[in-house]
Amino acid sequence: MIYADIIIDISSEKLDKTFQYRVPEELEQEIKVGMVVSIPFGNGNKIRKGYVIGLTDKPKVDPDRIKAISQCSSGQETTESRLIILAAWMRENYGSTMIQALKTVLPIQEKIRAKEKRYLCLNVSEEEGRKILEGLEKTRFKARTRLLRELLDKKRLEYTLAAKELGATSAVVGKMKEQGILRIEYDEIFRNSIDGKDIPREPALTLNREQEQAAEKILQEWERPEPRPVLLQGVTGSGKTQVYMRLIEEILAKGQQAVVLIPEIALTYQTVRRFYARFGEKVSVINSRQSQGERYDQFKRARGGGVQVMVGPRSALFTPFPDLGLIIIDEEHEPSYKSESTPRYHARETAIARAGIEHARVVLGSATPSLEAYSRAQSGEYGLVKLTARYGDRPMPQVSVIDLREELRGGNRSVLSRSLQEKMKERLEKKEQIMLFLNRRGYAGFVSCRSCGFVVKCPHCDVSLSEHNNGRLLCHYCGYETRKPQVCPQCGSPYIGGFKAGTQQIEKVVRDTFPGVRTLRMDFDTTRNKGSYEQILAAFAAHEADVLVGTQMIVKGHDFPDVTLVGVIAADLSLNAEDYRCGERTFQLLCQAVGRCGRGMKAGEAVIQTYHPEHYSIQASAAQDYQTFYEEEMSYRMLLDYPPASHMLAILGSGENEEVLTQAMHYLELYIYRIYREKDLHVIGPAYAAIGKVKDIYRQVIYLKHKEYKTLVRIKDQMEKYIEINSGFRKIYIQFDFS
Ligand SMILES: Nc1ncnc2c1ncn2[C@@H]1O[C@H](COP(=O)(O)OP(=O)(O)OP(=O)(O)O)[C@@H](O)[C@H]1O
Ligand SMILES: [Zn+2]
Ligand SMILES: [Zn+2]
Repeated sequence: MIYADIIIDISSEKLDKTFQYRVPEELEQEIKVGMVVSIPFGNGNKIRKGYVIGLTDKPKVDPDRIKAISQCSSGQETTESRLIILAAWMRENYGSTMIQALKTVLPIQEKIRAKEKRYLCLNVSEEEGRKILEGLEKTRFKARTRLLRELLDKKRLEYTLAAKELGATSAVVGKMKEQGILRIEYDEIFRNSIDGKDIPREPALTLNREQEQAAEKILQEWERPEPRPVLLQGVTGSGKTQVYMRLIEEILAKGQQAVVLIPEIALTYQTVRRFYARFGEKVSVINSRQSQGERYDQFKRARGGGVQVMVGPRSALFTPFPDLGLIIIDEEHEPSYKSESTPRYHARETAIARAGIEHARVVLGSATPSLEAYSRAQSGEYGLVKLTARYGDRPMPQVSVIDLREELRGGNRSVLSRSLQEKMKERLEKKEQIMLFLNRRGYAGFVSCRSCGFVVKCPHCDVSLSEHNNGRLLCHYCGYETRKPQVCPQCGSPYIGGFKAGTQQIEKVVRDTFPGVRTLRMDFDTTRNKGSYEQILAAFAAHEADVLVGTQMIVKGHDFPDVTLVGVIAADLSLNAEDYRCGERTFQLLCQAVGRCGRGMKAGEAVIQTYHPEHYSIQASAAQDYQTFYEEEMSYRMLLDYPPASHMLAILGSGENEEVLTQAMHYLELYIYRIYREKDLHVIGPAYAAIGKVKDIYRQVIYLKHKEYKTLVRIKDQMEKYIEINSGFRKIYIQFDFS
């Protein structure tokens, strides 16, 4: 006997409620997860629509009390049912409950009332209305008379206007409604997320030869019976966006829709502008700063056919388009495409899975592809299409690498090397623009004692506190704040201070070095408010500043044609992270940073300041040489069995009680050895996670490495069951993280 877990009407009910139904024998072959079924529901056994979210042979209650499914409407697949199938895929491949997966995929299930406009409408015939008006004119009901006269004239009035101008109070309206003279109508207004007023429409640009050929090759791939995802590797400034737009046009012409994923909020302003200029009202955007209502509106518009192109971060992947034709992932290598909460999905793989369900296509774009994507393109699993030159034959920037140790030896203690200062002076004289990039977040780093080395840490989290502008110390994980100590708590030395090289500090140095220079700063502190990203970017684009100083958020994808110099203040900061990806991250960030200059008519140059000028990530990014970097990095991953040479599953355990956690993780380790005895599985740990404590919760981790993803998924499945039935795991929380 097969039983189906069913949710009823996902748009209005809470997802947590599932009901079990019996699958009649004649439907056993047919039934699948995601399918729409008809079921008797409630006391009256009224037939309702439900979605199958899981199948099992174990009844949850007495089998005699389980009702049977009446009918399954196969063939009639809906957008929701396809998204439910996707949720089931995510549950299986990333490890989570079905509810968690559904909530990720169908994020808006509670009814959020769309904003409504109310109208007053005449509810009687004109003739009848005139008669009533005659009668009313003889009475002292002035407001009612006025309102009826206006209604006879205009037939439909906006409620708020009528209230203001005609004194139609709710008492007046209520009375006339009661008498049947008027009725109230509602119009849903979908809050458009783009204010397109001042965005001029632009016709399609003519693609250059290389762009044209790239688009052509991708379209040819789509002609194949089983089109592969295509990696579009185009150097910075090669015009990948133009190729995307060409492809989107193709999709729209077929009556289908497209999703464009972009990595950062900072980017939406520019990208949305570009897409809006090209496709107008067909484009919408979602982002994490919108209210739930705003996002609901955009999804609803998408479902109803009011939008054909959705631009947004990771979560835009789940836009409920009726006939999705294309998913584009721009800056495919960005870490923000990986979710930090369960299910810890990666947008790249999930996009490919969704595309498989919807028969849609996937295009991944990057100047510096992730090792995962590039190795798959090498093996032929993805198609590979390249743009090798910048648009308009603009040269790639000239890059110089400056050894910061030499600077110190030469007596220069400024954060700006002599060479960078000279180049800045030159550019400022020519009235060109400059970007200075600091590879870290916030104002300043940790505070430490120069006598004994003591580092001030958060008492609740295993991280150092950062010093902020107001002289207070802040924990970026839990928000804990405290005053900066005057003397070292460990040895009493007064030489305790911050590592002062934050964006604010750099901005100050720039102002001191070049009196009269106009600067803008973009970092964690200056972008907290809604709209602040846009303001800073728009101001810089409008030449309201000569120098833009900022963290990672300034280097991604932006296109400022008058920037001719980029300075990287300290390239190594990201090399020191404890993560096997730090070489790749550094290379990508530096290439992107260098790629910001010389995009317009004037050639650009970049200065990379570093303590490790010989490091291959720095060398390769200075040469803008992806291939050499890839080969070097790949050999390191193979040597140490890191992804993509191998697959990795991190099992993260967290809990308040350190002893209970340690014990549970130990049991998990033993269990893994019990269920998998082959030598080809590497087990590392359990050990404390890189950050061993957050908000007083301890965190430990076990890493598994294996060549086959499927093997790790199987082990994860068994562990899930083991954890569920063993009481030792009640007080700890286990998460799975695949990479
Ligand atoms: N066919 C074209 N006609 C006119 N201008 C173009 C064309 N293609 C690209 N450009 C211009 O060249 C510049 C770079 O293009 P775009 O920003 O799309 O590059 P990109 O490949 O996305 O670069 P990055 O990876 O650095 O973001 C833009 O200013 C764009 O308007
Ligand atoms: Zn000390
Ligand atoms: Zn903390």
